[in-house]
This record gives sequence, C-alpha cells and structure tokens, in this order.
Amino acid sequence: MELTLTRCVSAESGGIQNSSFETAASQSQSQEDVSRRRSAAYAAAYAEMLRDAGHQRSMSLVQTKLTKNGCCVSALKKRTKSQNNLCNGGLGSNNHALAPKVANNSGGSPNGQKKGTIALTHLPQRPPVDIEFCDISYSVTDSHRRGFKTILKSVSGKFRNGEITAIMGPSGAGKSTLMNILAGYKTSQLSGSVLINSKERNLRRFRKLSCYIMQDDVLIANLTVREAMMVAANLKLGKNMISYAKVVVVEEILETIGLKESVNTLTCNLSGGQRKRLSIALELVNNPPVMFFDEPTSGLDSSTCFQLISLLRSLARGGRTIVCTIHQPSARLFEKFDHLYLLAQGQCVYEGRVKGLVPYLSSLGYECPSYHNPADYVLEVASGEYGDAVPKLVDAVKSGACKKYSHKDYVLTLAQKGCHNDIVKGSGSGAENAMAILTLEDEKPPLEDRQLEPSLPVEDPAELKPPKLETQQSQNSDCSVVIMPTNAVDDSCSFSSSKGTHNAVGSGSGGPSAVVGCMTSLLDSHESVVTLPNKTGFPTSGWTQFWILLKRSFRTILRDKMLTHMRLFSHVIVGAIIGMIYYDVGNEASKIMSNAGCIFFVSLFTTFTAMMPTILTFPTEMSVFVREHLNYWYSLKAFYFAKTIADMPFQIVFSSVYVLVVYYLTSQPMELERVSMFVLICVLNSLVAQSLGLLIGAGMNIETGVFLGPVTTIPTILFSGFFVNFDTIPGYLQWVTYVSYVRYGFEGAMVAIYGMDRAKMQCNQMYCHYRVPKKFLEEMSMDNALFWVDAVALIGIFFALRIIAYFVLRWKLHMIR
Ligand SMILES: Nc1ncnc2c1ncn2[C@@H]1O[C@H](COP(=O)(O)OP(=O)(O)OP(=O)(O)O)[C@@H](O)[C@H]1O
Repeated sequence: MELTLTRCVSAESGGIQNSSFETAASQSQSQEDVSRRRSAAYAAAYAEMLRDAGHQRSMSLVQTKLTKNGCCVSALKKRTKSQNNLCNGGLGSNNHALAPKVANNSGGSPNGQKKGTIALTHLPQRPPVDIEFCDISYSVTDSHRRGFKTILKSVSGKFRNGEITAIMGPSGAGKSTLMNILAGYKTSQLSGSVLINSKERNLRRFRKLSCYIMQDDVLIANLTVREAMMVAANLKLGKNMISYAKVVVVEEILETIGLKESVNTLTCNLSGGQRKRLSIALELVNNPPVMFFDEPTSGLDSSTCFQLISLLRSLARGGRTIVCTIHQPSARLFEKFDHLYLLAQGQCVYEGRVKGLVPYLSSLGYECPSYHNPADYVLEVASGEYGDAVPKLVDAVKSGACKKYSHKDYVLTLAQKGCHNDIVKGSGSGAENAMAILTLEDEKPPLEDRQLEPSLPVEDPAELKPPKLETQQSQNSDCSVVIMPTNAVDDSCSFSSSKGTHNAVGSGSGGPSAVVGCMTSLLDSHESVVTLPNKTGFPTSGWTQFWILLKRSFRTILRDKMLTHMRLFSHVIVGAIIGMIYYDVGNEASKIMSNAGCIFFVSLFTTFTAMMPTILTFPTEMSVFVREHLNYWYSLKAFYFAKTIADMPFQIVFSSVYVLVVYYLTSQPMELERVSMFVLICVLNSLVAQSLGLLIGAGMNIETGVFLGPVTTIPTILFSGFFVNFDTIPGYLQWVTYVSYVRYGFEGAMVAIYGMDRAKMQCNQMYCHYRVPKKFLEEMSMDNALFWVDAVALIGIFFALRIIAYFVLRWKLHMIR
C-alpha cells in the first residue's frame, strides 16, 4: 500500500516555485506525475477518511488543495490535542532540498493497526543510529583523598534507534555522567569504547548527528518562539537551503510539536512544558537521529510530563534514538519507555525492556508488590531499602541474567505468559493488555530489522485509487490509529532519496512490515554515520554564524528595554547632575581643581557603567552558548565576536551622550578638535572597561565577577594620576601607572581640555594661579603627555583584554568538557 504523499508543494502562498525546493532525486517526469496524482488522490482520501470517521474535532486542520492539474497537494495537517507521531527525515540531506510533506499513516501493529502520523518531512535526511558502549569507566580526581573517585565502573549497554530509553537510578548513581559520556560532552578521564552502528565512534561526526537537551531549558529570553527557531534554522540548515524553505521547516516543526499558537510569544513567557517543547523543536531543525535528554520531566506537572514523554516516544518511533535520564517516573510514564538502563553506585543493575523489569527482579527474589509502581520499587531496591541488593544485581547483569529481557521481542513472550505487574498492565483484561503491549512494542521496531528494496514506479491508474481506510482512536495512546485493510492495493511504500525513488516492500500483503518499511523510508539517508564526511566545519561559515549571532544579540539588547533604557537614561541623568554640580567651571581658572575633579569623574563613570553590565554578559549566556555550541550550531569564535561587538555601538552612543551633556553644561572649550578628542578618549576608556568586564565575566561566575570588577578597578583609579601625582608615586610602584587604563583615559582627557597650548583662561578672582593651563598640567605631571599615546595605549589594552577574554572562554569551555 502506498503510504506517502510525494511531491507535495506548499500551498497557501500559491506553491513553491523555486527549483531548490524540489528533491535532489533524479526522478523522471512520469514518475513525478504518477506521484503527484497519487498524492492528490491520497490526500483527498485521507481528508475524507478523517471526516467520515468524525475526527473534525480532534483535527484543527485538514487541508487539501488540488490545483487544476491535480499536482499540488498542500500539507495534510492533522492536529490532535495530544501528540502526533513524528517521522524522521526527508529528502536530500546534503543539498538540503525540501522533501515533500508526508501524511504518514505508519507505525502499525501486527493486527494491522497503524497510527495516523504527520511526518516531519521537510527536514534533512539522516541515517539511523544505534549506540553501543562497552566497559565504560569514568573517574574524577578526588582532591580530599588525593586519589581518584570512580563514578562509572565498567558499564556496557546498547541503545537502539526507534526506541526511547530511560537511564534511571538513585541520586548520584552516575546517570548524568553516563549520558554526558555517550553524548560526547565528557571525553577525558574515561576508558572503554562507544560504538556507533557497531563501528568505533568518530566524536566529531557523532556530535553532528546528536543533540543534548539539558534539564534547565536555557533559551534566549527576548526572542519570540519563531525568531528563536529561525536562528536555529539559519545556523543549522546552512546556506544551501533558501530562506523560504527554512521558514517551511520551522513552521512544520512548530505545528507538529504544538507550538503554533505560541509562535509570537517571547520565550521568557512560555510555560515550563512549552519551554521544553521549544528546546526540542530547536534541536529538531537539523533532524538529529540521536537525542539525549537530561531529566526532561523535571519541574513539569504529571499531565505535561505525560505529553512530553509521548512526544519523545513519537520522535523515537520516527526512527530516532532517544535517551533520557529520569528520576522517578509514575507508572503511567514509566511504561511509555521501551528500554531501561538502571544504574546504582556507578554500575549497571538492569538493562532491558521496561516490561521485563518486574519479572527480572522477581527472578532474583525481589517481588514487586501488586499495585506498586515498578519504577519506585526498583529505585527502592537499588537504594538498599531491601538489603544490599546492588552486588547481587550487578552480578546478575554480568552473568547475562537480564539478556533475555533486553531482546526487543521479549514482550511477545511476556504477553504469551500473561506476566505483568498490575500497575503496568492497567485495568484492562489480560488479552487487552497483551494486545496493548504488542501494539506498543511493535509500533516500530529498530531500523536495523527492516528491509528496503528498490521498487518499480507504479503507473497503473488503478493504483491511484485511495485505499479504504478506517480510523479509531487508541485508548492507550494519544495518537489516532489508522487501520489499513490487508488487501490493500499496494504494499509498497514510496520514498525518495538522492539515489532515486524506492519502494519499501513489506514482507506480507499489507502486513505491518510494509508500514515499517514506510517509516524506514522516511528516515534512511544515503549517508551512513561511518561514511559521513569528517568535515571540521559547522553547517554555516564562520562569517554567517557571526552575522546571525550579531543580529540576535542586537535584537535581544534592543528588546531588553529595562536595561537598555536604564543605561541610556542613567547616562543622560547622571550627565545632567554632574553638569549642574560643575556648572560653568570649564573656563574659569580659579575653579581648575574642581574642573579636574569633573573630568576625573567623567572617566570614572564611563568606566563603571561600561564594566558592570558586561561582567554579566558571559555568565548569563554561558548555558545557552554551551548548549548551542556543543550541539554544533556555531563556533566559539563566532559567538565571542558577535557577543563582544554587539554591545559596542550601544556603549559608544551612551558614553558619547553622557560626555557631551557634561561637556556642554560645564562650559569646556567649544573647539571641535578638543570636543572630538575628549569624546574619543572617554569612549575608548569605556570600551577598555567593557573589555575588562567581559574578561572577568568569561573567567568567573556572576557572584565572583560582581565582586572582582570594582575591586580590580580601585588600583587603576588610585594610579590614574588624580589622587596621587605621578612624580610622588614610589619608583617601584610607578610601573603600575602604565597598566592603569584609567590613567590613560584621565590623562588623555586632561590633555584634550588643557593641552595643545590652550590660551589663558578667564579669572574672576584677584589671583588665579593656574590661569595658564600648561602650568596646571605641569603640576599634574602631565605636561609631557601626548594625547595620541594615551589613545593608542587604550586601544592596545582593549585588544589585549579581548584576546585574553577569548582564550579564557575557550579554556572554560574546555574545562566543562
Ligand atoms: N567533577 C566531579 N568531581 C567529583 N565528583 C563528581 C564529579 N562529577 C560527578 N561527581 C560525582 O559522581 C556521582 C554521579 O554524579 P551524576 O551527576 O552522574 O549522578 P546522577 O545519577 O545524575 O545524580 P542525580 O540524579 O542526583 O542528578 C555523584 O556522586 C557526584 O557527586
């Protein structure tokens, strides 16, 4: 039976004309025509079927647009209140051509039941991935005992594609550590091997194919959902995909993941569940076949947890390998997982099907009481509440006792024996439960077990007849189930790849494997994990990354109205206050000391207002950066330059406004040259202070940084030449004045005001000692100072600090790993 709707062109906008939207596959025109006509027919049939089955309420949108020649079938969109099945893949991973949108009635059960699915078919195609790890041991240096602390002790296991795996265990068992190692985030101080599709893992390739979604959903606060998604799409889909295609990808993911209504909501206003879904959506953009989740349900209510795990399960059914650490799931949540990896004291105490856990424990003498949540029970056992069970369980695992529970067909045996824990099996009869388990387990076996064969194009118009479909809503599941008759016209499943169009032929007439083939066909890429090019590069060039991140930073600064407006107003208001205090002192020789104080305060204010906010720049965005960088969105260089350059224009404008307000109110000499020099030196001073703030923020956490910022500035102020004359500073300390950037700022400002042979100032007193400005500069030991030397010194310090800050950030990133 044909299940895919191929060559679907976008609808609302009148269709996608651009050729780059078309698949890279070299299909013949006739094949395309057949495919289009079939798509149109099936789309109509599917819409009709859904209408007949009374699904109008659960479906917010079923659109079928048939153009005159019947070649344009718009997206067939189904929105259930709960989750859709999410199939993986699309066409043309390398050239990122858009694959057609597919209404995928896949995910069948042995009795012919299939789940109605909406496929994420505009995504780049990816190969399926199985992760196997052998004898992984991990230690950290224990500073107290001056030795090593072993956190993972020779653990092994296998996580398959198409399955959702839970890593569980008592607190401190090593769950996060294991996941970090598998995700490639921890690479040092470990032994053992990680195999990807039975081959030694190439970390770089693997990292490009996987993503890690952290416990706290770190998102850029001042972007809307759509903007955040577009940034992800622009960074991860590369320049080979045109902008409109990226928009289509983003819209498709948002709709599928249930965030369509929130596209214009700022991420900071999203609910916990929505934040989690957005985190997933952001990573789905490049369709990674492996997704790691660190405690995805933490902080969510039970209903949202259930929806989320159902979503992850659907992602797994699309052929992905989903691995989650989870603390203590409810029985309902627990049974949503296929595979369980249980850790205790850094050792594996069970690996196998979730359904096999109770019989396994029972076989070792740990009887899970009826109506007791097996997830709770096993954690109680692993925590030692029933005696020291860990050595016994570890021995059992080592002796291969849980091997039979690991097999994906284990559940069949289990169903035959009618062996269930009461909580897990629910309230239905034994037969119902057995069927439910069968359905759950066999929705989608791993891809390795499926067959794909090339097929011939179907040209018989009879085959264009839409199949007769019936639907029913699964009680157990949140997805609608599509029952397909076994005598369907066509058991094959059309799919396209860069190699051409193929049909996945099921083993039996309309049997489940045909559907399975369909799911496979949406996933398989012509590339394999092993043969993926080992390019060092990110999906986009360094320049593009920089540009995208710069625009994002600009937008977030502008949207952060509170801080940005406050910075502007504080500069204007403080400038006005200083102007009022030192009103009209600039040209009065008798008030020259007050004016020097005013100039010094200008330097001081620009220093602190520039430094303090930037101390927070890296600490507040570090978690976003770590997530995005380690998920291979962009390089450290691009992030660093974008982040450090984004704030510079604001700093320049704010400082200039402040300086000009003070300059005017205090009646400093109104000569263009002096005004420009004064503004320039103050702005340079503020940029240096900003760089120092970035450096402190790059190396320290917020608390330390906020303390260290002012503390490190005090000596530079002391050695600025205002409080202590340079000549009176002891010789062995004079070198400090050369590294004091405030000195260069203050000295340069003084020279701009009083240097360059300024004429005598007015004197309203009987006698003005410093009527000749040069005399005052001599008194301050600044008569030999050159403005351009001060300016160049500030520029030098600026670059030095920025370079050091980059390497500190790099080192910090290295330390995280
Ligand atoms: N860098 C480190 N230095 C010292 N001990 C560490 C380090 N990293 C992890 N550990 C220890 O290793 C053990 C396992 O940590 P891990 O975070 O993997 O546990 P977990 O099972 O995820 O715990 P939880 O469920 O509480 O998050 C803990 O005892 C932790 O204190």
